[in-house]
Amino acid sequence: MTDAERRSRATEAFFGRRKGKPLRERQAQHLETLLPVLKVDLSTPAPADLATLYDFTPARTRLEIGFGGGEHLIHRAVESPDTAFIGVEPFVNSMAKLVGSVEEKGARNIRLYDDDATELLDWLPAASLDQIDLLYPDPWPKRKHWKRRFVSKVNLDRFARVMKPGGIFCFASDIDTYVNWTLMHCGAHPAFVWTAENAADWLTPYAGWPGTRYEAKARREGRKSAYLTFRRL
Ligand SMILES: C[S@@+](CC[C@H](N)C(=O)[O-])C[C@H]1O[C@@H](n2cnc3c(N)ncnc32)[C@H](O)[C@@H]1O
Repeated sequence: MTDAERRSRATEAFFGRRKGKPLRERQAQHLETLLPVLKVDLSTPAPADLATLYDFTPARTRLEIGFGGGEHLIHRAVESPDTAFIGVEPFVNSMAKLVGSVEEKGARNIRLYDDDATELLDWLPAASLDQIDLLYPDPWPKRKHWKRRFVSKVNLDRFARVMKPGGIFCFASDIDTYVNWTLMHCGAHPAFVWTAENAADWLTPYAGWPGTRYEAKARREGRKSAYLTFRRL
């Protein structure tokens, strides 16, 4: 796919904001110097083995889609230095913040993509990921916008292709209709099974959960969250 095709598809599939306040000089510098080094290059074919994107041999590979402020991604990367992470975030200010954190923490195990996650998913080799995290995706609460939600049959097909059998898909949200929507879509998809064993499971945060900025906002506004885990069959 050419860059122009990719950009035009991205415009169709990505509905969020790409830019906020002007970047501080240091943030702009990070984007200019560090992002090109950490960015996954979709104009070249994906390597058969994603391990070649890193300068160590990863035990696991994990993708976080829409990392926002990046607090969760950087926390997990520091916590699990033997895991290879790919973080995707099209919002420039968030990407600048994360790149700064990568430098500050010296995390060698993060690669990044700064556009629509569907492009990266289509590029990745089949059965290459152990885990996908989709944490507080844009909720699109109005019914007429539900079709914009990241969870959809076509994106679950994408997940199914790139995930290893036995891999896990973690979905957190504070929006009841999105939680039900995701349960329904994953329930109807032949490649995924919900791992919950009892009613408390989906209300219990993931092990070692550091929270996210969006979750803190939801809590402040009085909304509870659900933490769903699905296994790739
Ligand atoms: C509600 S915010 C949540 C951010 C973060 N995960 C958190 O919990 O604080 C959703 C994020 O997903 C990003 N996003 C939306 N659509 C996306 C897409 N197609 N690919 C990658 N990221 C996307 C947005 O830019 C935004 O930063």
